Amino acid sequence: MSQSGPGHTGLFVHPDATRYQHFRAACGEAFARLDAASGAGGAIERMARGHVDLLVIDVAGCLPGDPVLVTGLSMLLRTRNGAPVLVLCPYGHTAWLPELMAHGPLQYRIGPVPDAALRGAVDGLLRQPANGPLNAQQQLLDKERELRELLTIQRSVQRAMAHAEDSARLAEQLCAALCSFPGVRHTALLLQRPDGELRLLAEESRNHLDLGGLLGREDNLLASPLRDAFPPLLAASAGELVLLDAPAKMGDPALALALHRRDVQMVLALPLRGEPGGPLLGAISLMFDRSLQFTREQFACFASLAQFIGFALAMSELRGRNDALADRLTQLDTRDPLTGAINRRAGEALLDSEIRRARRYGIALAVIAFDIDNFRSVNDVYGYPIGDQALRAVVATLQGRLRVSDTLARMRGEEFLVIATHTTAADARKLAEKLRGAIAGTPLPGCETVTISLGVAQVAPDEGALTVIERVDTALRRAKRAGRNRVELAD
Ligand SMILES: Nc1nc2c(ncn2[C@@H]2O[C@H](COP(=O)(O)OP(=O)(O)OP(=O)(O)O)[C@@H](O)[C@H]2O)c(=O)[nH]1
Repeated sequence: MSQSGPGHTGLFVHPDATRYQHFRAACGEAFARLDAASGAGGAIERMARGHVDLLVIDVAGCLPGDPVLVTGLSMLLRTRNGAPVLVLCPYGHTAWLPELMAHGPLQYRIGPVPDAALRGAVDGLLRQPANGPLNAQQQLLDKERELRELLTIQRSVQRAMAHAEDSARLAEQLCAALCSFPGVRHTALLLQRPDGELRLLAEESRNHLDLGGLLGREDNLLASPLRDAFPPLLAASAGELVLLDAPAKMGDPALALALHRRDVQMVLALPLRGEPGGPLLGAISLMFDRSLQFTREQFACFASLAQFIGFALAMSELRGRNDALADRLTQLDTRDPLTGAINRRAGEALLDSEIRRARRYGIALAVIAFDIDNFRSVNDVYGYPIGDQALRAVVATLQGRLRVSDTLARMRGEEFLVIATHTTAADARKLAEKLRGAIAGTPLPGCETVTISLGVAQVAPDEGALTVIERVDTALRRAKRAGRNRVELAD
């Protein structure tokens, strides 16, 4: 039986007469008169003819964003003459809700709506005038609390954005920040890779829900069988807001049960874009332990947070790629492409700075110059490609024998310099012997073993890079003259 009492007039708007029949069968008793209109135009005309106590707009089967429908329904909402509005919106097309709310307050139910729940919603809205609205003071207090909550979440998200070094950390902090909204028990950020694959970037769980586990994967999420059922996957693929107010409405009993077990009653998912109208970047998911009726301000706040988050993630990705590029450019600028050793310019700059450091802290610094013996004959006998391989092998062998604080630079051709920090002449000589022995004992790919000759010097207290390099070069030439495959200490 209707609790609304007789005398109420309702107007149901949907092009399909069977939808009206269904609504009438479920809720007809609540009204003394229930009219139907097949579109916004007819509904506006009907409202102009006489008072309506409840306007029910059913958008089942209507694509969100259809410009003709949007214009018509927005006009209807603006000319409602004070009548409360109930929007019936199917799960999967919930992008209608913020769109319609922009034109005036309304209540909504997400379909499929069981008859009893539909009747309850209708009765509730019809009862409002009879019982009187909550007193004005209570309404103000509720609004104030709602705005305070929105302000708090905005601030937490801003804070998260201000203190993140990379996309992964940013995503983690954003998920934690979004969890601070009342009723939110789980948040997740899904992001598309440059190749278009959607992956789970971060999640924050206050209900032990493991989204990766639930979906059975963390990568390539759009290949999940839940792609057309689960709100964040729908939001990421359709690029629209998706609101689910009861897990059963997804049409996947196993998924619904899994969410129920984690106390999830409502899921809001928002698409992410790097810029308004730009390509889709992914989605944010918020799971609530309660079913709420969102207001226009709440939808607007979440939409603007999604916009900020999309922008921040796009910026962070760009920054990451920029840093990688800068690293690569620095490498190209400072590395010898054949051997991977630092090049002459970087070697000389490093020697300059190490000399300054050694002088400032009074620590020993040594340099070793070495050159491959008779390398010309390797090229002549085996060819340049094998000569190149030999150069790479010599550098790799020596790099493996140096401390991390020592640096190997290719100065020209087959001449190299080792900068050995915290090293005296005596220690550098031992090191040079070790390097000489290592090369003499290492077979090379495609050619015979080679040897190296080395000159060693400790940097004198007032000595600059140029003179110490001259001294080790002189010692190296002496080693060559003395028969090669040997170490000479500089004067
Ligand atoms: N394959 C290859 N050879 C190089 C490269 N840079 C220099 N060389 C060769 O290294 C050889 C150096 O020859 P020389 O300066 O005569 O010295 P050497 O034959 O090693 O004789 P000593 O230094 O006196 O023992 C030349 O044949 C250069 O062409 C390189 O990048 N790749």
